[in-house]
Amino acid sequence: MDVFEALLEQNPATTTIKVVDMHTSGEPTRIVVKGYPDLAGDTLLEKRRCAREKHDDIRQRQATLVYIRDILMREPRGHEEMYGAILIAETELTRSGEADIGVLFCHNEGYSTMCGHATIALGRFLVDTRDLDIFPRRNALVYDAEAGTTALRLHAPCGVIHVQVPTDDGHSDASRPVSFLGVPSFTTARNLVVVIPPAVQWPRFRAQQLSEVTVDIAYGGAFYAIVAAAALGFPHGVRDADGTTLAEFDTATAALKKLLSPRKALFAHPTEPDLEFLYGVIVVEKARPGELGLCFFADQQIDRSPTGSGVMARVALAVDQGRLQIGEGRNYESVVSLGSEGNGFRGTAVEKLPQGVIVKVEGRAFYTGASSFIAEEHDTMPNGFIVGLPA
Ligand SMILES: O=C(O)[C@H]1NCC[C@@H]1O
Repeated sequence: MDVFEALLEQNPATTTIKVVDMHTSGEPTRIVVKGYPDLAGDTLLEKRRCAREKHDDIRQRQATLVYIRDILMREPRGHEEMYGAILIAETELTRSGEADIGVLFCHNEGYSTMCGHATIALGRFLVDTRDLDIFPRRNALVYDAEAGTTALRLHAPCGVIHVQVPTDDGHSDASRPVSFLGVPSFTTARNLVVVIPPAVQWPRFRAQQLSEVTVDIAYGGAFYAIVAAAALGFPHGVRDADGTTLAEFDTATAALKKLLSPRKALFAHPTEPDLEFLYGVIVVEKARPGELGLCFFADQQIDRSPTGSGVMARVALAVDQGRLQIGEGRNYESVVSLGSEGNGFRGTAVEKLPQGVIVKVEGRAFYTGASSFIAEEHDTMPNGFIVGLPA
């Protein structure tokens, strides 16, 4: 019996959850491997709805699902910027043979519809795991000896993501990037002018006597507003943003998101109403060196990675703008990945379909640890908390 099991025997826990932690360009993915309860629903989106709806109960009634998500995402076991992946062994597409496994992504506010950085991390983990309780179809994955990669079809809420995982001797090879082909990505608005009412203007914007911001809206498994830093009143871009500037970017992007979110027509999805919402705002450098971006998503989390789904959206936008041709790729960086060789993502426009552009995203992920989390029976703060946010 290890020291942790011995402790548990003395102090019975209400909940025990096992996770594997990874990072992709610095952005964490906490992969829940044991202890997450079954979700009601036949389809992955129904299961996502189940997780979300219970969430609304939680603040009053402590529904189990959110209680568990809070344990993993919030302090003291997680932190405000934590990101989670909950594996769903059976979905309608695993049953039909179109996918190998399903996943729900979670963050500080709820459950997202697409996540590129977590897909890259999951690619490695799902090739490496041998636990068939976690991944029942693991042994059906197909290895391509010539390419040295294993193919994985991940059912995310936005659709099936085709992942290629570099593999060496049956294990993922951390020295080469994981790549994936996303769902069709498309633009819904270009050069949209948003008037910023004086009451919500941020100091730098007001100081320059600006009154409106031009944005593009694009979908890459989730909807993003893409805006140049200069348009928000930051002519020096995002690369040298210090704490004060980041706080002001936070205010600016939150204001923009609030103004845009009610405009439902901008977030129209051809088939799935559950995908119709503005997930994040990506502030990009005007001169676009290395396509640097700063992404605020969910409840203003800052993505440490260059945002895989955001890269899908930005590549689709660049194709529509004529800045990128099919077959061409670009490097994408975040303020964290910038400066370290090979730490960013690469996005390539692979194919143009009637539904949108198929984008290939490449990036690298690494294991950072594995943990068992518990909440003791007598824990006085079992739900966790985030300093500065309501409990
Ligand atoms: O890489 C991505 O697509 C994700 N990273 C955090 C926010 C997005 O979901």
